[in-house]
Amino acid sequence: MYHSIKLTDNVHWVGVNDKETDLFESLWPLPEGISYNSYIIEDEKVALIDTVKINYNDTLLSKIKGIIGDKDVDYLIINHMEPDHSGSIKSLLEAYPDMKIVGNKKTLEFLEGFYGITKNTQVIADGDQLDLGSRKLTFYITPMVHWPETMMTFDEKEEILFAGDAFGGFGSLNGYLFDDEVNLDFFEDEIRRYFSNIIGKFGPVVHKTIERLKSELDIQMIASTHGLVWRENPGYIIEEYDKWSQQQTDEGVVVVYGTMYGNTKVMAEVVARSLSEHGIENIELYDVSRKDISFIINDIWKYNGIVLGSCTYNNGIFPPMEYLLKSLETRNLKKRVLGIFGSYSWSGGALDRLIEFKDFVTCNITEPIIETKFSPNHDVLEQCYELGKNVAEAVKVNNN
Ligand SMILES: Cc1cc2nc3c(=O)[nH]c(=O)nc-3n(C[C@H](O)[C@H](O)[C@H](O)COP(=O)(O)O)c2cc1C
Repeated sequence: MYHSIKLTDNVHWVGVNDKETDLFESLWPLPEGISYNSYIIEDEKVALIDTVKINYNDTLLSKIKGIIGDKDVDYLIINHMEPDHSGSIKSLLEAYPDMKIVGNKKTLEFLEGFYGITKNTQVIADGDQLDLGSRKLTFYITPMVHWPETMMTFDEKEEILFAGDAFGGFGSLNGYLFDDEVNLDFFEDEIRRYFSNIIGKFGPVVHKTIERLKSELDIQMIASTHGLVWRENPGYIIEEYDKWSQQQTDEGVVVVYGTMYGNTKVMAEVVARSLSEHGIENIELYDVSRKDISFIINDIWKYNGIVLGSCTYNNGIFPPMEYLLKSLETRNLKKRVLGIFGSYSWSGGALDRLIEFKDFVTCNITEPIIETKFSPNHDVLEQCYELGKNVAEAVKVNNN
C-alpha cells in the first residue's frame, strides 16, 4: 500500500499525521503538526506496536489491512498509554476480537481505568520476551520516561527499538519518515521543544534509561511514537536526548522580560545590547506575553545563560512571568548562568519572586540584581549594562 512505509521487509510504519490539532496536550502549539507513529510487524504472528489518537482510528485500520489483508492482528503491544497512542485500542479490539493486548502491570491498570478493558490481556515484566516466529521481542520497562507505565520494545532480529515517546519530537512527517530523508535543522529545534516541554522534567530518569539502553542493546533503528524514524544515525538522537536530559547546553543567553508599559523592556534591551557588545552571538530576547512559553523553554534548554526581568503586578510578579518561573522550577532547571531584575512603583513584588526563583533553581546568580522604581534612570541602565557584561563573561566560562 502506498500510505504505509517499510522500515524493513516485515516491519511497517502505519502511523498518521495530525495537522488539525492546534495545541498538543491542550498546551503546546503545533505549528507544523505532529505524527502518531504505530508500527506493524508481520511475522508468523502479527504484532502492532502502539496505536494512534482516536480521531484517526479508520486511517490506522485501513493501513493495517493494507499490509496484512484478512489476517488477524495477534498482539497489540502498548509501550505508552497516553491517549494519543492508545486511542484506537477499542476500535482495534472490535476489528480483531482475539487480539492479545500486551503491557506491564501498570499498563493494564491504565487500560482498565481509561477504557474499561480487562480481558484479552497479557502482562509482561522487564526483560520478558514475546516470540513472533522468526523473531523475539524483548520488553524494557522504563517508568517515567514519560508516564509510570512507559516501556520500550526491542526487536532482536532487526535491532529496532520501539521507544514510546522517548526520542520523539513535534513536527508531522511530510512524505518523509527517516532521518536520512530530511534536513534535520527544523527537526532538531522541534524535537528539543518536545523534549524540554514534555519530557524535560524527567531528565534524570531519561539519562539512566539511556545509559541502560547503551550498555545492553545494539540499536540499528529507533522508532519512536512521534516524528522521525532514525535508521541512518540512531546514535545522533540518543546523544541529543542524553545531552538535554543532563541539561548540557551551548553558549548563548535567553533574555525574557514581562512588561505592560515598556519600562522593563528598556532594561532588557540594554542587557541584550551589552551581551552582544561582550561577544555573545546567540542571544534570544523575548516578551513573555507574546512568545509562547514552549519556544522560550526550548531556547532555555539550548543555552547556558538566562536573564529574567519583570514588572510588578498587584503586589506580585507579572502573571505570564510567573507561569515561566513555575515551568522552569517544575523542570528542575540547573547549571545556568542567571541574571534577574525587576521594576515596581509602590509596593514592589516582582523582584522578590525572582529572588525566590533564584534560590529554588540550581543556577549561578550573576550580579548585579537590579530593581527600578518607575522608569529606569541612567544609573539603573548602567547596572543593566553591567549585568549583560557579567553574564557574557560567566556564560563563556560556564559553557558546559
Ligand atoms: C495594572 C498594574 C498593576 C500594578 N501593580 C503594582 C503593584 O502592586 N505594586 C507596585 O509596586 N507596582 C505596581 N504597578 C506598577 C508597575 O509595576 C511599574 O510601573 C513598572 O515600572 C511597570 O513596568 P512596565 O513599564 O515594564 O510595565 C502596577 C502597574 C500596573 C499597570
